[in-house]
Amino acid sequence: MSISTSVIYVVLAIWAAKKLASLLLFNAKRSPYPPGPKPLPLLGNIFDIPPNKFAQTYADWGKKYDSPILHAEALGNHLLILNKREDAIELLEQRAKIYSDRPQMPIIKLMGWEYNVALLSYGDEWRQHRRICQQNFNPQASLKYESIQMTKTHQFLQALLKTPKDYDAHNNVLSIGLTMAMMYGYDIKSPHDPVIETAEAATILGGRLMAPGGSLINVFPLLRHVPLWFPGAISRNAAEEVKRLTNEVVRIPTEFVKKSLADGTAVSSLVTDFYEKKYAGGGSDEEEFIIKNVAYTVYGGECIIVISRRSKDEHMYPLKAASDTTISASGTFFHQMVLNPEIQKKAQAELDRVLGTKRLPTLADRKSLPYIEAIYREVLRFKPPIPISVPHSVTTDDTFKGYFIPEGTTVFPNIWAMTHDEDVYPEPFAFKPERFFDENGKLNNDDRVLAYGFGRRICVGKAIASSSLWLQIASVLACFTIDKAKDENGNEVEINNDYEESALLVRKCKFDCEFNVRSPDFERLILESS
Ligand code: HEM
Repeated sequence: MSISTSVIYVVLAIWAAKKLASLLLFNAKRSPYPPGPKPLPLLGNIFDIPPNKFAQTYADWGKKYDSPILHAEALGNHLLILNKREDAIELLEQRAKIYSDRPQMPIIKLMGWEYNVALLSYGDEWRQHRRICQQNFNPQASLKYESIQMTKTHQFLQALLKTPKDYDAHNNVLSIGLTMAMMYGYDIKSPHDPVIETAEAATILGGRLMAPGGSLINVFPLLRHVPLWFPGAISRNAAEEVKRLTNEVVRIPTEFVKKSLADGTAVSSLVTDFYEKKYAGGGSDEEEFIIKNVAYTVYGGECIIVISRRSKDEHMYPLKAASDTTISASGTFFHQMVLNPEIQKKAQAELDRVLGTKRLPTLADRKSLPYIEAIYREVLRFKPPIPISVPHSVTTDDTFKGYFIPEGTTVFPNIWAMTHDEDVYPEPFAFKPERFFDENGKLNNDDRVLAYGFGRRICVGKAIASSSLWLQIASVLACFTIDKAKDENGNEVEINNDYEESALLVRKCKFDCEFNVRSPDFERLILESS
C-alpha cells in the first residue's frame, strides 16, 4: 500500500469514526420522537401509513398511543400529526417562523408548478405572492366580488328550478364559474369548458408524477438533467407535457382577458383589473407574473403529495384551491339538510322573519341571520373539506413538549380530529347548528373556522369562501326545501351517505334528493333575479 493510499484510508477512518461518534452522541442527547407506530428497519412506517381515511386513522392512533402528538417515518420522511387545536396553534402559529414551509419535490419545477402559491417554499417569492393574494382577497377587498357572487348564486337557483335533479352539476358550475369569473371575468356555462378540461388534464398527469413511485426524479433528483430525447426519459417527457398544459391553462384565459379589453367587453376581475392598470402605465412585469400565478392557483389545479401505499391508479391528488373545497362544503350542506328537515324549518322560519317573501338574501343580511351562520359553521366543523389540511414543513430542528422534531418534518394538523374532539364539541358526530349558541340564545364566540388551516399559510381565500358558501346556504334555504327523492311508486329513495376521498380532499358522493320551491313567490323571485 502506498503512503498516499494509507493517508486516504486514515482520513476516511477518522471521518467515519467522527460521524459515528456524533451520531451516537446526538442520538443519546436528543429527545425522543413523539409516540407512534413502531418503525421497521429502513422502511420505517411505510406499512402503517393509511391508504385513505387519514384523519380518522390518525385520530385512532391518538387513542392507541395515548398522545395527541404523533410521529411516523417513511422512506426517510418524518411525519408529525397534531390532533389537538392548541398544539397546532402553538407550533403552526406561535412558532410560524419555522413551521410555514411546504414539503418540496424536484418534479414540481419541471412541471412548471413552482409558482403555485400553495406549493411555494416559505421565502420571499411566497411572501410576494401571498401579499398580492391578501391585497385582493382580504374581507374588505373581497367585497368587490359580491355582485359576481350574487349573479352566480342566482343562476344556480334558476338552474335548480329548471332541472333540480342535476343539482350536483349545477353546484360544480356555480363553484368553478364563480372562481373563473372572479379571476378572469370568464363566464363558463359548463364544467366541460376547454379551460377547465385542460386544467383537469394537467392536474391529473401532474398528480401521477408527484405520487409515491410516480417518478424516479423525486428519488434521484439528478435525473432531472436527463435530456428529453434520452430513451426511457418518461417522467421528463410527462413533466414537459404538464408544463405545456399548465402554460395553456394560464394562456387561454389571459388572452381572453386581453381580447375582451381590446373589444371593450371586459368585466372587472383580478386579471382584468391588473391589465387595465398596466395598459394605463401602472402595473410592473413582476406584478403581472404574480397576478397570473395567483389566478392560476385559485382556479387551476394544485397537487399535494401524501406518503401513501395506495394502488397506482389512486395516486392522483389534484386539488383546486377554491372550487373543490367549496363544492365539498356545499355537498355536506345539501346532505345534512335532507337528513335534518327540522333544521331546514328552523332556518326558513328565521329567513321568513327577517326577509319576508319579497326579496332574496344578500350578504348584508348575514348579521341578522344567526341560525344560517350557525349552519355555515357546523357544515365546516362536521366535514372539513381538507380534513388533515395542506401539510406544513419544518425548516429547523425543534423540540416540543419534550419530543424531537427534525428539520424537514412534514406536519399535518388533523383538523377533523380537532372538530370532533368530544371535550370541545359534545356529540361530535351529530349535525347540530345549536352548538354555536350560548345559553342566552346568542351566537357564541366560537367563530374560528378550523377548516381554513393555521398560521401564515392559512387559507388566504377564506373571506371569499365564507361569503360564497354563506350566500349559497341562505339562498337555497330561502327558496327551496330539500327533500328525500321518491321513486315512481312514491317511496322514498335511500340516501347514499358515502363520501369520496381524493387524498387530501373529501367530497360528498352524489345522492338523489328533491329541491322543491317553497312557494310561487319564491319561484317568481328566482325567475326575476339577475
Ligand atoms: C370552503 C372553502 C375552502 C376551504 C375549506 C379552504 C381550506 C384551505 C386550507 C386548509 C388551506 C391550507 C392552510 C394551511 O396550510 O394551514 C388552504 C390554502 C389555500 N387556499 Fe383555501 N380553502 C377554501 C377556499 C378557498 C378559496 C375560495 C380560495 C381563493 C379565492 C382559496 C385559496 C387558497 C390558497 C391560495 C391557499 C394557499 C395558501 C398558502 O399556501 O399560502 N381557498 N385553503
